[in-house]
Amino acid sequence: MSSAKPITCIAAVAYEAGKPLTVEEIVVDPPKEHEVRVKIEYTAVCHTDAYTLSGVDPEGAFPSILGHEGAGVVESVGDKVTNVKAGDHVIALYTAECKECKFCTSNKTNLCSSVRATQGKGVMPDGTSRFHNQKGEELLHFMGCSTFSQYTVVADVSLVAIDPHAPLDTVCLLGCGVTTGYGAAIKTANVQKGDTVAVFGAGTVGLSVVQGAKVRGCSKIIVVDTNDQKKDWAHEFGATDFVNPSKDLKNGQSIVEKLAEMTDGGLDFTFDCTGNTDVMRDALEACHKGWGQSIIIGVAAAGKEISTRPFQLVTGRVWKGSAFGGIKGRSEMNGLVSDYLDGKLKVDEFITHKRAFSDINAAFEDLHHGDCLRTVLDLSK
Ligand SMILES: NC(=O)C1=CN([C@@H]2O[C@H](COP(=O)(O)OP(=O)(O)OC[C@H]3O[C@@H](n4cnc5c(N)ncnc54)[C@H](OP(=O)(O)O)[C@@H]3O)[C@@H](O)[C@H]2O)C=CC1
Ligand SMILES: N[C@@H](CCC(=O)N[C@@H](CSC=O)C(=O)NCC(=O)O)C(=O)O
Ligand SMILES: [Zn+2]
Ligand SMILES: [Zn+2]
Repeated sequence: MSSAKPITCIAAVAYEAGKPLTVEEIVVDPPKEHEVRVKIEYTAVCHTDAYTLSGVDPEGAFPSILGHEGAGVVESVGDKVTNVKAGDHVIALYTAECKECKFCTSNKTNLCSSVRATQGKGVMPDGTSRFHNQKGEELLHFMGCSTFSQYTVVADVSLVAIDPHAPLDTVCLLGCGVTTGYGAAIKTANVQKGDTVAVFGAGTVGLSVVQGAKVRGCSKIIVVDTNDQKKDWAHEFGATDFVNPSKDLKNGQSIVEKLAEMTDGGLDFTFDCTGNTDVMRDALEACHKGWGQSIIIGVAAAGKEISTRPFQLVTGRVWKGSAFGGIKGRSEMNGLVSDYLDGKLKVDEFITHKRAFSDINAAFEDLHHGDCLRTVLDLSK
C-alpha cells in the first residue's frame, strides 16, 4: 500500500467555458493502483487547451484542470507501478502507451485504448477524480495529464521517464506541440528526401512539421499562414517558401491554384495545422493527383465537418490524420529527448514567452498574438 497523503497545492481551475482560469489551492489525493503523483515543474499552453476552455470541445467538461504539455518529477507511486519511481523526471503523455492493448501491439498506430475512454470523461481509470477544491467539490482531469496543477495524478501508462539531464523547462514542449508536428512529418507521412511539402498554419505544430521535412531533405517546404509575422520563423525552421493567402494570391487565384503553380501540379504531402475545416479541404486539394497525401493534425470544433468532391480521392489523393505525431510515448520519447540534447531537434526556439504559473491567464492571451509560439509556465511561482 502507498503511504502517500493528500497534498494541498496551487492549481488553475477551469470552472466554466469561456471564463478565465481560477488560480487557487486544491487538494490532490494520493495515487491509487497503477497511478503516479507527479510534481509538475513546467508546463506550456497548447492551442488545444484554449480550444477546450472555449467550450467547443465535444469532450470538454467543467470544472476541470486543463494542461497537457508538462514535465516534472515523480513524487509518489501507487501499488503495482513498475515503469517509474519517485524522483524520476517524466513527461506526461496524453496518448498513453500500455504496450498490451490491440492498438499498442498492432504496430499500426499509437492510439492506445487502455485509458482513453475514462480520459475522455475527465476521470482516472477507476472512474473517480484525484482533485478537489477547498469546498470539497470534485474537479475533473483533462487529457489524462492535467498539468495546470503543481501536483497531478496520472495513469502509469500515461508517463515516460526521461534522461534527468534534459531541462524540464524546455522538454515539456515534447509533451505535445513539437512531437506532434515532427512525428506527423517523419512518422505518419514518412516524408522522404526530395518530396514537396506544404504546411498550413505556422504555429508550434506546423513549424515542427517543417522541422521534420527539413531533416528528411524535402526539396520544397511551403508554409501557408495568414499572418506575415510567421514568415521569419517559417524560414528559420526550414521552409523554402512562405505564402500568405490573404495577400500573395493573384486576382481570383485560389491557394490551391497558387500551390499547384509553384509545384508543377501539386504537392507530395500537405499538413493542416490550423483546425479550420476549409483549410483542410484546400490542403487535400493542393495534393498532387495520383499520390499526394494530406495529413490532418488540427483539431476542429464540435459540429464541424470536412468535405471535398469524392473525385479528389478517386484520382489518388489520400486523406489521413495524425494524433501526437503517431509517436508511441513510452517507446519513442527518449529518442526525441536524445535528438534534442544532441542538437538535432529544435525545441528551445519555440519558447517565445516565459511566465509564472500565477500568470496563466496571460499565457492564454499570448496564444492570440502573432508573436507567440509557446509560453512556458514555471509552476514554482
Ligand atoms: N492532432 C494532434 O495530436 C494535435 C493537434 N493540435 C492542433 O493543431 C493545431 C495547431 O496547434 P498550434 O500550433 O498549437 O496552434 P497555433 O494557433 O499556434 O497555430 C495555428 C496557426 O495557423 C494560423 N492560421 C489560422 N487560420 C489560418 C488559415 N486560414 N490559413 C493559414 N493559417 C492559418 C494561425 O495564425 P493566427 O495566429 O494569426 O491565427 C497560427 O499561426 C490546433 O488546432 C491544435 O488544437 C495540437 C497538438 C496536437
Ligand atoms: N476532444 C476532441 C478531440 C481532440 C483531439 O483530437 N485531440 C488530439 C490531440 S490535441 C493535442 O493538443 C488527439 O490526439 N486526438 C486523439 C485522441 O485520442 O484524443 C473531440 O472530442 O473532438
Ligand atoms: Zn496540445
Ligand atoms: Zn495500449
